[in-house]
Amino acid sequence: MPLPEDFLAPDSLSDQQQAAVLAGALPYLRRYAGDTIVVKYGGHAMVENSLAATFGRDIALLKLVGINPIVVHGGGPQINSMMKRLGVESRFIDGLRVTDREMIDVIEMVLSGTVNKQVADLISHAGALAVGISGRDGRLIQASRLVHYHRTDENESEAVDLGFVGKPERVDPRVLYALLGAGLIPVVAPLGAGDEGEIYNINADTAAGAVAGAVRASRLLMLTDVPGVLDENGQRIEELTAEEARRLIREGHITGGMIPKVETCLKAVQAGAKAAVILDGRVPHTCLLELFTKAGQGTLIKAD
Ligand SMILES: Nc1ncnc2c1ncn2[C@@H]1O[C@H](COP(=O)(O)OP(=O)(O)O)[C@@H](O)[C@H]1O
Ligand SMILES: CC(=O)N[C@@H](CCC(=O)OP(=O)(O)O)C(=O)O
Repeated sequence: MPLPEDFLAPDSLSDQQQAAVLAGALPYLRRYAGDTIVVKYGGHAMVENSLAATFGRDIALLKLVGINPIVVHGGGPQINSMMKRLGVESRFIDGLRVTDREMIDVIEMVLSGTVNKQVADLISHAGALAVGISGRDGRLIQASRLVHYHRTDENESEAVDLGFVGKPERVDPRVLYALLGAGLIPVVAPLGAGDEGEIYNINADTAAGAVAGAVRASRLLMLTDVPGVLDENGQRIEELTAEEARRLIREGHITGGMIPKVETCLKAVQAGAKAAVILDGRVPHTCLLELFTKAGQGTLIKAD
């Protein structure tokens, strides 16, 4: 089958240059051959069509060069727009959506029904077969109700009820290994299965971290909308230790959604992932740049 026009190398590269680029990737291809890489793909990153198509191709490429990618996706903006259409107001506490029983059905429909299939399609369209599942399938992510502590001031915090927001308790990776073993790319919606049959809405960063730890991923790539973790001067930190991360949070240089993101990375490396990287999903080919070039991207977080 001929390749579509937009799959071909850009005209700006001569054939010689194109061959040199491929040859230059050899040491990195050897380093990651056979490894598992978990990629968290956020809802904001999906909105821009050309970036989304590039993402799908990059994941397909990873598979075709012998790496095992697992994608865990979000879908916050997509849930928001469906809630708006239904006239339901969303409320967030510390970046987590307060989720009641009626909302969980809508959330499952959007995450598992719509977004999950779209992400799997992006990859399959690029020539590697992806299969969409949710964290409920094969009891991949077993969850309990999250007890969230919201900070009221510098020294105090109070427990708040977020409804059906889940905390991953156990990850059973057998369904992932079955798909990987069959040469497929698992695409996971961030839902959890409760012990009593309840469905939990899990923050996608948290779900990706739990999966990365359980499969002992060689990298957890967290795509977001900043170049990485920024220090007190707004400069990207190339490598962050757990100690340094805790200091930056304590001193208020890491705030908002970046706090749970960094904490998730720390947990994933403690649980068995080799390293986590927070990188800019707005940069085209950000995953390839991180894995296959010398400079790397984003902020690398390793176990102590
Ligand atoms: N030190 C920091 N470095 C980088 N980003 C930070 C930092 N502190 C807070 N942030 C904020 O964290 C945001 C990323 O978190 P979030 O919005 O939850 O990402 P996503 O929607 O991609 O999961 C950034 O857009 C930025 O505004
Ligand atoms: C509990 C909780 O907040 N869950 C998220 C799940 C989706 C998500 O995390 O999507 P992004 O990665 O696109 O933000 C939500 O309901 O929005």
